Amino acid sequence: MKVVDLLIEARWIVPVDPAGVVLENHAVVVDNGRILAVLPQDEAASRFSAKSHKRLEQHVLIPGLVNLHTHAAMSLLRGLADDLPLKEWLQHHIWPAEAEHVSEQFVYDGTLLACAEMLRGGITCFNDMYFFPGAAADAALASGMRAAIGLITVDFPSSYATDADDYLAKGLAIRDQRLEQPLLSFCLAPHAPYTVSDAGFAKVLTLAEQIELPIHLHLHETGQEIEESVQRFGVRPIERIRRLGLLSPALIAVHGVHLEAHEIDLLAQHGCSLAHCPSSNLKLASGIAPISELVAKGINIGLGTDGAASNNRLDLFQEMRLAALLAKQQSGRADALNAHQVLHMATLAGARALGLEAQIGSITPGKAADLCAVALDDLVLAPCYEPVSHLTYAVGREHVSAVWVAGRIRVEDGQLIESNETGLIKLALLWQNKIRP
Ligand SMILES: CSC[C@H]1O[C@@H](n2cnc3c(O)ncnc32)[C@H](O)[C@@H]1O
Ligand SMILES: [Zn+2]
Repeated sequence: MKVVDLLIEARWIVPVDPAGVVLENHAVVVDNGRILAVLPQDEAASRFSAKSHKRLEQHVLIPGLVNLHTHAAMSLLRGLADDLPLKEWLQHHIWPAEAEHVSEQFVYDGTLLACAEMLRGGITCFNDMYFFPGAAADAALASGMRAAIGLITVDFPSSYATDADDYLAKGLAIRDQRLEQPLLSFCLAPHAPYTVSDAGFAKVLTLAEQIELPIHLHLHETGQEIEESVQRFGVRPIERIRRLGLLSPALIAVHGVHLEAHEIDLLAQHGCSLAHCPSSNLKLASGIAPISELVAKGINIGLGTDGAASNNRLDLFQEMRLAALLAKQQSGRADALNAHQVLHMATLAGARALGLEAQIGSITPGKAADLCAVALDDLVLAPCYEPVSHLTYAVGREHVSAVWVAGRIRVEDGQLIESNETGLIKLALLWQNKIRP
C-alpha cells in the first residue's frame, strides 16, 4: 500500500474535466500538494494508506474557484461610494480615496482581508490588478492562497510609481524577487484604454512577449469608454488595441460589456479570453456582456468579482448564479448557459486564461490539489437531484465547508485555518476610521 498525505472521500466529485461528469462515492488522493488519483472509494482504500483522511458524506468536491478579475485591496473601500456609474465613481470617489490612502500597508491589509473572504467562499486563486503588487503578493502568500499578480501600468502617477516606465520597472522587480514562489504567477496589467497611452501599450506588449505573460486589461466596460475612444483616437478601444497588436491568446479582456458582432469575431479569431464580472457591471449600470454570443464563438470566458468597491462581495457563487441567469434573459433562451458551463467558467476557463490550465482548474491527476468542498446537507438545499445544478442555482458561499490550496487545508468546517478573523475585522475597522474618521 502506498502511503500518501491525504485521502478525501466525497459523496460527489465534479472534476470539471472531463466536462459534464459527476462521480459518486469516489476519492481524491493527494500527495506532495498534487492530485495523485481520482478513483472509487473501495479501490482507494485498498491501494492507499493516508496520513490524513477526510470523509465528506454529504458534500460535493469541486476544483477551487478561480477569480479571474479583482482588485483585492479594494476590500477596504467596500461600500464607500455606492449607486454611481463607473466614470463618476472612479473619478470623483475612488481615485481621490486611493490617492489619499493607498500605501504598501493598505494593499497588504486589504489583500489579507480579501484573501480571507475569498478562501471562505471557495476561491483558491485570484487574478489581481492593483497598486503595490508586491504587497498583494505577500498577503496572498501569507494567506496560503494562489494569485496571479498584475504588474500594473497607468499613465497617471500614484504613491506607488510615477510613469509607465516606473510602473513596469517596479513590477518586474517585484516579479524577479518572487519567481520561485509556486503559488504566484504574474500578468502584465495595463489598467484600461482610457488610462494607458499607445506608447504604454507598446511597452507592455514587448514585455509580455519577452517574458510570456498574460495581459490583464479592462476593455469595453461602458458605452462612454467607447464614445470617448472614438473622439480621442478615431476608433473604438478594441480596434485601437488590435492595431497596437495586443489581441492574442495572452489577452484577458475584462468586462467586454459593449461588443459588436465583428468585435466578438475579433476576440474569437485572436484566441482572447474574457473575464465576465456580472455583479460589478450591474451595480455600476455598465450593462450586460453578451455572454451567449461569446460562448457561441468559442471564446474562453472566466468569472471575476471585480473589486469589493463595485460588487460589494468577493463571492464567485453569486457570480455563477448571475452569469447563468443574465445569459438566459439576454438571449431569450433558458438553456443559454447551463450549470456545468458556468462551473467550467468559474474554474478551468479562469485557469486557462491565466496560462495555468496544466496546473489548476480541474480535479485531474498531476494538477495541484486546489479543492473546494461544499456541504449540501442544509434544508435550503434539500432535496438534491443534481449537485451541479445546486452549485450554480442554490448554493451560497456559506455552504463552503473545506478548502485546500496545493493540498494544504485553508478552511475547515467553514472556518479559516491559521487566520485570525477577529484580528482581520479589527484591521478593517482601523482603516475605516482612517478613511472616514
Ligand atoms: C491601476 S490599479 C487598478 C485601478 O482600477 C480601478 N478600478 C476598480 N474597478 C474598476 C473598474 O470596474 N473599471 C475600471 N477601473 C477600476 C481601481 O480603483 C484602481 O485605480
Ligand atoms: Zn476591475
